[in-house]
Amino acid sequence: MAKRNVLITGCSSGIGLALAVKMAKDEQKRFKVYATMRNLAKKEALEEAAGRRLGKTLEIKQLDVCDEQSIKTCVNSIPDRRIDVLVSNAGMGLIGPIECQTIDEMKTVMDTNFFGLVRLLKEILPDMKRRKSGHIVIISSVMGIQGILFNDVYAASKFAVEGFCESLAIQALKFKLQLSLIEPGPVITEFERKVFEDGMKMDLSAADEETAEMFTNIYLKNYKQIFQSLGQSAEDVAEHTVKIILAENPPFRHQTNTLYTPMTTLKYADPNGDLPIDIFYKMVFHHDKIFSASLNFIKLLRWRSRKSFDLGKPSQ
Ligand SMILES: NC(=O)C1=CN([C@@H]2O[C@H](COP(=O)(O)OP(=O)(O)OC[C@H]3O[C@@H](n4cnc5c(N)ncnc54)[C@H](OP(=O)(O)O)[C@@H]3O)[C@@H](O)[C@H]2O)C=CC1
Ligand SMILES: CC1=C(/C=C/C(C)=C/C=C/C(C)=C/C=O)C(C)(C)CCC1
Repeated sequence: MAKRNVLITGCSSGIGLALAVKMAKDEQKRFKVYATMRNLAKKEALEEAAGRRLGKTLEIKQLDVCDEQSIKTCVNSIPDRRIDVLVSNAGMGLIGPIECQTIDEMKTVMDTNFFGLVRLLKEILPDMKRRKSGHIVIISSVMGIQGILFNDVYAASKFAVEGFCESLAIQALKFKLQLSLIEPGPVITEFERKVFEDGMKMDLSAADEETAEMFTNIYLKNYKQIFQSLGQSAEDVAEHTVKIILAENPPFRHQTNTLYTPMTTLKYADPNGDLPIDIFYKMVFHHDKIFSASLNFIKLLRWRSRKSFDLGKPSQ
């Protein structure tokens, strides 16, 4: 069977890098991966991880999702412009009180996370429609279905992605195209590091004292702990994504983190929408100690199960 051409955006680190490498190393050699990044000066980590697959099942190309010409040049460089699987992964985070963020910073998030996807599809969708085949896979987020304290603009960008895709999926079906949203919870990548560092450096002088205190002493204080107890690895998310790409009937939505699903389920449990807001409020402001203790407990359980798994592994 012919290899499927896969184009992935944002492969300099994190989920994009892990997915590109995993697909390029597929034992059955089912994929030819075009791993793209906006800044080729950052290609070393991917080159190293790809090893001998580089130049064979994996090629690295420049692509900036905020630059239409760069998308066009990249797609034109692929034989017959044939992309069987598009993975829209490039993205960025933004946390903090909106009083302390500029409209330009917010626009960059929307431009990358939402218009980045739109630009890709304007270039790639017409070819897929003509061929009546293709799978569009979008790395969305649990924040594409549920907002989180101090993630207002990031959540808005992922909600935009989800609304856009829900509309497009109906048309896609007519052209026999598949569309899947991957919704990870916290993932330990550069994203987490950058967002935390920017949050720590943030000038909070434009916010009132209570808001600044909430951001620093509640959100930032718990941030690392949340990632340590609930966080997945990029490889884990890549594994979920490959399963969706290989599925005969891929679902429209797929959450990758079972530890996080109790949170997102609240959304569907109350049509008024009050339940998740109420529960998040109570978790943050009334039961913060219980919340923190539960996170520690989850961390301990995961550490223990990983340890026994490691002990059970045959020695190399
Ligand atoms: N980490 C998390 O907790 C979660 C992440 N996600 C989503 O996963 C996706 C990948 O993030 P993750 O791997 O975690 O983070 P990383 O920061 O490790 O990776 C993000 C990638 O996107 C690239 N990127 C940013 N802007 C552009 C652009 N304009 N054009 C092309 N590439 C760009 C980055 O490139 P560069 O190195 O040049 O900045 C980098 O390669 C994002 O869409 C994110 O929203 C979803 C749920 C949770
Ligand atoms: C679980 C939880 C919280 C934090 C969740 C976080 C921080 C999720 C991060 C998700 C990411 C980074 C997704 C990326 O797309 C709160 C609001 C502190 C309290 C209520 C329960």
